[in-house]
Amino acid sequence: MNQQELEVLRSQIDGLNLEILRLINERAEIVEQIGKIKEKQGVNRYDPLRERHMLDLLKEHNNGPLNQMTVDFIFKQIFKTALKQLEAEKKKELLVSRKKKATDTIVNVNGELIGQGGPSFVYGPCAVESYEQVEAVAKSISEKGLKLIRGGAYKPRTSPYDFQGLGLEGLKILKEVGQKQGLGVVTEIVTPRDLEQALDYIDVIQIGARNMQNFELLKEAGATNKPVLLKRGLAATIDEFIHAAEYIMSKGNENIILCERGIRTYEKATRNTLDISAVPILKQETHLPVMVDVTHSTGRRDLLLPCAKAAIAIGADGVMAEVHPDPSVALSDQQQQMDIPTFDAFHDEILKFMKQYEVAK
Ligand SMILES: O=C(O)C(=O)C[C@]1(C(=O)O)C=C[C@@H](O)C=C1
Repeated sequence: MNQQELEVLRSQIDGLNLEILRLINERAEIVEQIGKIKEKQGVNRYDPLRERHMLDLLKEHNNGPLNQMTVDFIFKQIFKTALKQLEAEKKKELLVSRKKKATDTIVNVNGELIGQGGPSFVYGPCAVESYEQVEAVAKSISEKGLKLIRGGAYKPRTSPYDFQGLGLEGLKILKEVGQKQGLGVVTEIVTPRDLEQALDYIDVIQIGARNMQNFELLKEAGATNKPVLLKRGLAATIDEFIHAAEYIMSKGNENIILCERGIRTYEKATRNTLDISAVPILKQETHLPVMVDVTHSTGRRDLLLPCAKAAIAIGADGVMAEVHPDPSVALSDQQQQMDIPTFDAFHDEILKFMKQYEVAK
């Protein structure tokens, strides 16, 4: 075969490629129309029986030279691609999506603008245990010029026999200490039943990892006008996390802060595995501020500082960490809370790090 013949055949292939391209795009448009009809009917996009029927029809008409397995493979890819395209289109329509709103959402809590650039800090004890305990931590936070405190009044624990939190009493302590020290209160609410009452005491509703897909709670929080800090579920994909945030926003509440807190993997060196790449992915895919909880992701005091630095370096809008006046007698999370001198040194190091790398706040 000479060079001229080769060129002729290649130009035929170029022509066919363009024809195939035109046809698969035309096909994709029709699939999109079918998708819209199916959406109205509330039926699933994926239809294996229809796919079987189409493959059988192709088999009937396949005169080769491609064998049937190859034809099936190519067409299964075409079916899949069209469905994927529809999914991608749907994702762009999410209210939390960056494609829907290009500008960053800034959540104002007690004058702290979360997501405005530079990290915000949420420190405090794992659980509210007493007025004195919360006050000791709160003083140390406000001495640093910070504006937020966290603390759990309702504690979802692995064992029902572990300390379950002080409940309403805990919320009262948080509010009183918060007001005295000028701090906004971030606290977890675990059931829609407690939400309304809690609103009088708190500044941010935290929805914890175990409740990330508690859709009733998400909807209730979405129906309030309080900022919501939503933690990523223990085994949630980023896509599931984004959809959980969508539940909140779909009810009208746009003040959502996402929080990566580590996911469960086979790794045992840390309590969970900090999925640090989730931070830039969430920031690309959504317009919401993203924080990192270094305490629950690592479960190790010695890893709090390097992981907080990593969070800031990768562009997180905030860092969350636990502080207790005497961690060895804490009613929960003894291994991972910082005592106050350790907390002082930790925050100093963070500030030095931010200065060194010119991270403004
Ligand atoms: O015919 C449909 O119901 C479609 O949604 C279209 C289509 C296709 O690509 O042809 C898409 C996905 C389904 O699994 C089956 C068929």
